Amino acid sequence: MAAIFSLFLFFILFIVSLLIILSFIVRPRSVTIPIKFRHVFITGGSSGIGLALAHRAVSEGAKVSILARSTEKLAEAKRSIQLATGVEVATFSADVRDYDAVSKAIDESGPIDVLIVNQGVFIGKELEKQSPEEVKFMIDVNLTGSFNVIKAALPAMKAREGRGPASISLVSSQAGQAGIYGYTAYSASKFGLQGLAQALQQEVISDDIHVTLLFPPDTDTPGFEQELKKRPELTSIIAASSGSMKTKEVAKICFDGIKAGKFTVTCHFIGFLLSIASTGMSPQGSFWLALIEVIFGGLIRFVSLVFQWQWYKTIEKWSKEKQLLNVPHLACFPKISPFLHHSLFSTSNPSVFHSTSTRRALKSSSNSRIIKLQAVAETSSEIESSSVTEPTALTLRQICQGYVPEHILHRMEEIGFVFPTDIQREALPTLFTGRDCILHAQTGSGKTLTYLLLIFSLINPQRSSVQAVIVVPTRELGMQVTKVARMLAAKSEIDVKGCTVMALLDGGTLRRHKSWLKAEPPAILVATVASLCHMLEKHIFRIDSVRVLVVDEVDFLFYSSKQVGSVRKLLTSFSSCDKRQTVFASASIPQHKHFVHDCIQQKWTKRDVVHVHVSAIMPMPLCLLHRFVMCEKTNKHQVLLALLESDAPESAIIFVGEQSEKSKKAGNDPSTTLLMEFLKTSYKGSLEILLLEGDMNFNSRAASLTEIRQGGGFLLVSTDIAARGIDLPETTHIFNFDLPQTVTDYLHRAGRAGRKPFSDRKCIVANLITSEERFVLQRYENELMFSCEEMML
Ligand SMILES: NC(=O)C1=CN([C@@H]2O[C@H](COP(=O)(O)OP(=O)(O)OC[C@H]3O[C@@H](n4cnc5c(N)ncnc54)[C@H](OP(=O)(O)O)[C@@H]3O)[C@@H](O)[C@H]2O)C=CC1
Ligand SMILES: CCCCCCCCCCCCCCCC(=O)[C@@H](N)CO
Repeated sequence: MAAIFSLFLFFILFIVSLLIILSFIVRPRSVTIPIKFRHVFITGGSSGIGLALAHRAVSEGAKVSILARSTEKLAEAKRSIQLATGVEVATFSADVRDYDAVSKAIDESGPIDVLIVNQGVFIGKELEKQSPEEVKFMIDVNLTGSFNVIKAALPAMKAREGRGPASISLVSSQAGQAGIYGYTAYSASKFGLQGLAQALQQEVISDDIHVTLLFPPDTDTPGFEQELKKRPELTSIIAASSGSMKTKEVAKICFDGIKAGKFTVTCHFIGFLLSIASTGMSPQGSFWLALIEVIFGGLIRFVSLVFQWQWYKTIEKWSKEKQLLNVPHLACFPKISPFLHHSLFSTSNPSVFHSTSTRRALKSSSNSRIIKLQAVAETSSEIESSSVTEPTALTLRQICQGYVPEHILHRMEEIGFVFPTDIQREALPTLFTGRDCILHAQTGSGKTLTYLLLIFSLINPQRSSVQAVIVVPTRELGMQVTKVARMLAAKSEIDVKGCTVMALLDGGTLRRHKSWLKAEPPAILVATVASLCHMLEKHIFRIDSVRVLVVDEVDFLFYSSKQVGSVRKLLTSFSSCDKRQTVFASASIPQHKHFVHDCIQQKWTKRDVVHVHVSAIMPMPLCLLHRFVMCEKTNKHQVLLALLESDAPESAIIFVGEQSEKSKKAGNDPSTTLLMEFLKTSYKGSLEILLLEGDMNFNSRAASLTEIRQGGGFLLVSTDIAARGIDLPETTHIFNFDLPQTVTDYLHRAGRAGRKPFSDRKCIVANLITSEERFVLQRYENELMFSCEEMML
C-alpha cells in the first residue's frame, strides 16, 4: 500500500516538476493578438475559409482587406459581408504568383496587423496522372505565393509602432501534416509552409510578430466542392479518417487560434492528435500542451501507426480489386464475330469481387438465362448485348406474365408497349428474380418502363406505405417518369384499387406534399434528391421499408457533387441494400466496372448485382444525317446563322459547351449568353429563341419548357446538363455549336432529334468544328459507327 502511495507521489512530483520546467522554457511566450480596430489582410478572402474568416474579422471590429484573383468573386464577397454586417471591406485583385502585383496591393492597403495567408489550390490526383503544370501550379500558388505575400507585407508590419503584437497566419491543411494518397504536390506545398513558418517565427519574434499555422480537415467550401468531383476515391477514404467540417466552424476555430497567438491550430480531436504526432520542432507556447506532447508523444505515435496500418490496408485492398476487375471484358458483337452466337459463359476468378461476363445467345430464351445467372449467385454478373441482335418472339406481356398484375399489362398494351426493347428483354427476367440491376442503355431505350414494370410487380396497392422510390436528377425527368407511371397505374376497372404515384420534385410545394405523405402515403414516389432528403431528414416518412429503390441517370447524380452526398445517404443510411431491390439506370456509366465494384463495396447494392448493358453498337437513330462544317472559331456565329437559313429547321436545339472554370474565373459571360444575344439581334427567321441552362432556377427552366410545349417552332440554346432527360420530339435539327466533350455526350445530343413517332422526316445533326477538332469527330464516328459528311457553305 505504502509502496503504491509513494509511487503515486513520485509520479505527481515528476509531473509537477516537469510542468514547472516547461513553464519556464516554452517559447515563444503566449500572447493575445487584439483584433478590434486593426488591419486584417486575408488572401483568398473571396471564397470558402478565407471569406468566412473575413466575416469574423469584420464582426469583431477589424478593418479588413481581402485579396484574390477574380474581381467578380471579390465584389460578391464584399457585397455579402456588407449585407451581413453593414461594413465595407477593401478588395484587391491580384495573383499571389505575381510578386509585383501583390506588393502593389499590399502597399495600397496600408500597414497590416494581422496577415492571413489563406489562398490555396488543390487538385487531388495520383502523381502519375498529374501534369507537370498542375504540380507547378499548386506549388506556385500555395507555397511560392505565400512567400510573395509575406515578403511584401513584412517591412510595413515590422515598422508598425505601438500597435501591439501582430500576426502572420498561414492556412495549411491536415495534408500538410501527413502525406495523403493523391496529394503529392498539394501535401508538398503545404508541408513547405511548416518550414516557412518555423523559420519565420524565429526571424520575426523580436518584432513581436507571431506566426500561426492552421490545419483544417476537409471543409465544405466552394473549392472543396470542385475538388470532390475529381479526387481519387482513395484520397476521400483516407481523408475521411478525420471527417469533414463546416466552413464557418473551421473559420471560428482558426480565428480564435490566431487571436490566441498559437503556433499550431487544429480543428478537432483527431486534428489535435495529428498535430502532436507531427509536431517535430514546432514552437509551443503553452506549457500544458507541451506537457501532453512530452507525456503522450509515444502513445500518440502508436495511434498514428494504427491509422497508417488502416490506410495501407485500404490501398492494398483497392489495388487487388482493381486487378481483379481488369479481367478482360468478353464483349463481342454478333455482326463482327458470328461464331460467337453460341451462348458463352465464363467465370473468371472465384473471388468475391469478380465480374462475370455473359454473352447472350441469340435465340436462347430469357428463362434459360435466369438459370445461368442463378448459377453464379453471390457474384456480380454482367450481361452484354448489342442492339443489332434479332428480336426474340417474346412479347412484353409474355415476359411479364405472372409478375405484373393483369390490369397494368392491359394498360401497357393500350398505351402501345407490346414488344420489348433490348433492355427490357435483357433485364426484366433478371429483375423479376429479385436481383439488383444496373440498367445501362442509351437514352430512349426503354429503361423507364423496365423499372416501372418491376415496381408494379412488387407493390401492393392495398398497403398504405411508400413501397417504391424513384430518384431522378431533375424536375423535368421526374415529371416524365411520373407521367408514364400514372398512365400505367390508371384504373381501368372500377374494382381494382389504383396505385398512387406522387411526384416530389424540387420547386414544388413541399408543404402540401408533407401532409399528403403523412395522411395517405403513395405507393410510388418519384423524387429529386434534395426534396426527398429534406422529407427524410424532417422525419416526414421513412424509406427503410421500400421494396424497390431506383436511381435514374445515376451517373449524373454522382457527377454532381451537390447531389452525391445525399444519394449516398439514401442508399446506405436511410435504407439498407439488404432490405430492398436496387436498380440503377443510366445511358452512360463511365468506367462501369469501377461502378459495379463501388456498388458492392459501398453497399449501394447487394453483392450479386447484375450489370445489364445494351451496348451502343448501332445506337444512332437511322433517321439522322450527320454533317459537319469546318470553320474558324471566331466565325462560328456567322456559320450557324447561315446554316439556320439554308436548312430551315422546324425546331432545333443548339448545344453549347459548359463554361470552363477558367473562363468563369476570368469573369467572362458564358457562351450560351453570348450566343443568345447574337441570335436575338441577327436571326431573322420565325422560330422562337429560347435558353435552357443547367444552373437556371426552376421557374425559368419551367418557363422555357412551357413556351416550347406551346407549339410553334423553337431554337433552343442549351448545355448538355440542361438537356438531360428532356424530351422534345418536335426537334428536327441538332446543332453542335461546340463539339461534345465525350462520345456519350454526342449520342445524348443526337438522340434528341428524330423522336417524333411515325415521322419519316430525316433529321440533321450539324457539327460546327475547327480543323483541329476534325479528328475528335472522327473518333466519335468510329465509336458510334456513323459517318459524317462535310458540308460546304
Ligand atoms: N476546403 C478544404 O477542404 C480545405 C482547405 N484548406 C486550405 O484552405 C485554404 C482555402 O481553401 P478553400 O476556402 O477551400 O478554397 P476556395 O477555393 O473556396 O477559395 C480559394 C480562395 O483563394 C483564392 N485564390 C486561388 N488562387 C489564387 C491566386 N493564385 N492568387 C490569389 N488568390 C487566389 C480564390 O480566389 P480566386 O480564384 O478568385 O483567385 C479564393 O478566394 C486553401 O489554402 C486550402 O488549401 C485546407 C484544408 C481543407
Ligand atoms: C494520432 C494520429 C492521428 C492521425 C489521423 C490522421 C487523419 C488525417 C487525415 C488527413 C486529411 C487530409 C485532408 C486534406 C484536406 C484538404 O486540404 C483538401 N480538402 C484540400 O482542400
